[in-house]
This record gives sequence, structure tokens and C-alpha cells, in this order.
Amino acid sequence: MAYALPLHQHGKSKVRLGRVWRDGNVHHMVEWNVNTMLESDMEHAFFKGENTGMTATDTQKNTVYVVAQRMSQKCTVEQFAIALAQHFVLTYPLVSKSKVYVEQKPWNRVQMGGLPHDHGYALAGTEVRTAYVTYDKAGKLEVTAGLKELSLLKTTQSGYEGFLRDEYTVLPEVNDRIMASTVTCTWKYTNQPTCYDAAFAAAKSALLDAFLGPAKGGVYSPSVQYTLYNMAKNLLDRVPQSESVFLNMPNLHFIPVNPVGSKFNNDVYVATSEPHGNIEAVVTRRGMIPHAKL
Ligand SMILES: O=c1[nH]c(=O)c2[nH]c(=O)[nH]c2[nH]1
Repeated sequence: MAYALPLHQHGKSKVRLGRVWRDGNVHHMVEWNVNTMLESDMEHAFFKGENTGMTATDTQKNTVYVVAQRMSQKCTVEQFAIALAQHFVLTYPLVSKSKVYVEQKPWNRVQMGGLPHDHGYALAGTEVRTAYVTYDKAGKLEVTAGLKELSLLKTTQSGYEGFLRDEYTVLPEVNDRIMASTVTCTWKYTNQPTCYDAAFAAAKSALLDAFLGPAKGGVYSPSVQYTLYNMAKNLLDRVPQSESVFLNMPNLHFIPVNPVGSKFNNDVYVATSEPHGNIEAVVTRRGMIPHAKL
């Protein structure tokens, strides 16, 4: 006995991508999380196990990257979703309706000293300020200030070369890549600042400046490790009351995509959060005792 099939559809979920448009030195970047769903005359797949004419969800995923690449001018999330939705219906005769849902991450261009940064972005509204305080009977006060979930990204001025190669290494050496991280940082005060807000602001801008470099041109990073050290160093330079800095920086990979043989043109990337690199260190003034990771 054949039962009714009043609804069926198939699609791909959570296709995450980064799209960068390069206008000379000024880059425009978006990160999208795309879900596709196709309604189609595919009853025979359910009833008979025949896949003839089916647009595979893997094909749908590749198409997400291809259409993102075809958007040659900087576009809105709506314009991209329309182009993708129309592509499915206009390309595949059995597809009667396409449904495309896209979420855009709130990456905002960083303003540095009042100037928009050429290629530096920060995620809006995610950063958390932290304070860890201990006080003992002898009157000893220890204050460790910090921040976490500060997401930073730059679309260029980052590379990774010269690392050990053996039979387990497949990673190509690159001198231009996206670098993105969600920074956790704590710094311990030897002397208490007169204004914690001002010290926090100085610390945060020290981190941002070392990660991104100047608004025009940025600064080259040969590794997350080097940038991390320079962020900590900048903080110790600019916050004289601090004695040691702990930094944790996941390396959130944006992997170049060549959708269906098309050439990667520094434009479309698979946006990933797992697995990710994880780099951390404690940097202190000479003679100072490092504070524990909190
Ligand atoms: O900046 C980097 N540091 C690493 O330790 C590392 N490892 C890796 O695979 N890519 C990178 N990038």
C-alpha cells in the first residue's frame, strides 16, 4: 500500500562562508551561514529509491560558494539570497520552489583613531570585560583585569610559512590569508591604576592596534604566535601598572574554496570554527611572576 507524501524537501544546512571583495587596499568582508531547501518533483526517490534528477545536497552546498563567487560586486545578504534561490529554480526543471535562509555575522569594520581600517573587522557586541580579585587577611589585594570573546579578523596582512614539514604536513605555506580569532586576555596589576576604565581602554586598544596595525595598510603577521606576543608587549608598554599578560587566541580558519574547479581569487572561503588552532602564552616584565590562567 502506498501512503501519501504531502511534504518533502531536501537541502543543505550551515554552509558557512566568508566573502571578501577587494577594492584596492580597502577590503569588504561578510560571513554568511547559509541554509538551502528545495521542493521538487522527487517523489520517486521516496517511493522507489530512484535518485534520477535529484539536485544533491552536496551540489547545493557547492552552489552556495559558486553563487557567492559570482556576486562580483559587494552585495547585501538579500541580493545574495535572491541570486541563490533563483539559481536553483531556473537551473533544475524538477525544482518547484527554493527556500534560502542566510544569517550574516555582525562583523563591523574597526574604526582606528577615527579612521576606518582598510581590512580590520571586529564582531559587534560579543566582548565581555572581566575582573578577578583576591584579598587576604594581611591586606594583600590582587587585581587581574581582562576581556574575553573579543572577535577580531583581518582579510590580509597575515601569512604562515617556514614551519616544519614532514609526511604528516599538507598545509601549504601562504603569505596572504585571513586571520581571525576570539581573544581572551587577562592582565595583572602590580600597582592599582587611578582609573580602571582608562587602564582597560588602553589595554584593549593596545591589543587591537597590535592585531590590526594602522588603519591604512595594517601590519603583517607571520603567525598568530608573533601577533600574540606583540599584543601582550603593546599592553605592557601602554599599561605601566600591569605586570603580566595572559593571552589565548584560537586560530579560526577561513579555508580558500575552489567551487567546482573555478579559480580561487582571494574571494570565497569556508568559514570554520572547528577544529581550530589554539595558541596561548603568558608574557611578563622581567622578574615578574606570571599570573595563572583564570
Ligand atoms: O599562525 C599560525 N600558527 C600556527 O601554529 C599554525 N598552525 C597551523 O596549522 N596554522 C598556523 N598558523
